[in-house]
Amino acid sequence: MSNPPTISGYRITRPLGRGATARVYLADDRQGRQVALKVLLPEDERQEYPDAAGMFANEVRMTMQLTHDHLVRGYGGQGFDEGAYLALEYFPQGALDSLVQPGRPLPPEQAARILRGVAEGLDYMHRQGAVHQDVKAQNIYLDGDRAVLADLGCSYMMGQGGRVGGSPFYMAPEIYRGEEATAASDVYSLGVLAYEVLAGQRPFEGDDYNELMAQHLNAMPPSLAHLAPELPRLVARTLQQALAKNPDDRPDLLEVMAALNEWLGADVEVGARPEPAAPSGPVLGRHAAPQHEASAPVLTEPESETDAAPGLLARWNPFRKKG
Ligand SMILES: Nc1ncnc2c1ncn2[C@@H]1O[C@H](COP(=O)(O)OP(=O)(O)OP(=O)(O)O)[C@@H](O)[C@H]1O
Repeated sequence: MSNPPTISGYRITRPLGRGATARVYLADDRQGRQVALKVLLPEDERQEYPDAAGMFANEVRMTMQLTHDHLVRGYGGQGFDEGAYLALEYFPQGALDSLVQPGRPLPPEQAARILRGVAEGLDYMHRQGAVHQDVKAQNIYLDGDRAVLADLGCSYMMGQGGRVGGSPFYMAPEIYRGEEATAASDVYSLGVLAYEVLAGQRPFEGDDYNELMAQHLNAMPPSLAHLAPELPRLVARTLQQALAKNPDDRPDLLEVMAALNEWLGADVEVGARPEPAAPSGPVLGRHAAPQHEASAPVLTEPESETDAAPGLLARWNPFRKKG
């Protein structure tokens, strides 16, 4: 391991990976817990994402502010300066993208449990007034049957505004248009994920950003009931409806969870939605003014093969043939 960073209170054991904004290490903390320690990339490695430091600071703030069984747990961190880091719950099983293969859907009930877990994590975020903006298989970690939504680098509190962004395979039409993200935009991304895990294919494919944009803006998704005939009709209909072009036509997460619960049997009571809570704790760090005017979304993935750093393309488009 070449020159691991020194972060006070953590003993680094080995590298786990690298993302757009950070290197991630397996480490032990002072309590003897194994953690995934994310450390902001040094400045000379951040050319691909000029605002990597801002995204990382945002990830630290949002992760430490939000606590739920289906959201990645932050144990500690600091978002600023070159020593910025975030200590996270470690998932030895890894992320869902390692299980999702084209043409090989997951066993339906396992897939449905994963979707329900992600829906619960998202529902909690939305009730806190936040949007995630980057729901995708790569950002969902598995702990046995528990699915945990991670990577809050793109998330923000809706009332306070933030950057519109996401990953092209999962982005809702309104995000492609540069409009503000809402809870319904996350529901759309959950719908894309549903096709991946239940049907073994994405609703829309494309080899570059423009092709994908055209699909998400204009094309009708294939019938989920047809692709996965074993699904109860209500589940197939609700999840396909999550891909409605108009955000108002999408189901809300209570409807998604109710459909999944009817199939799986409810582990959790889905009750009336409480009023969104005010954001807890002080707001730290930068917040852009709310964006009401159309602007280009911030992508968490490179836009094309030419832009991709080695190794990133395969993760951006795991359905694409490698090599
Ligand atoms: N909590 C965790 N538990 C286990 N492994 C992790 C954890 N967090 C990150 N990793 C590993 O580190 C890698 C980099 O993670 P990171 O969140 O920085 O980026 P990413 O989600 O893979 O990509 P991007 O930054 O482009 O969204 C992951 O691919 C994964 O292998």
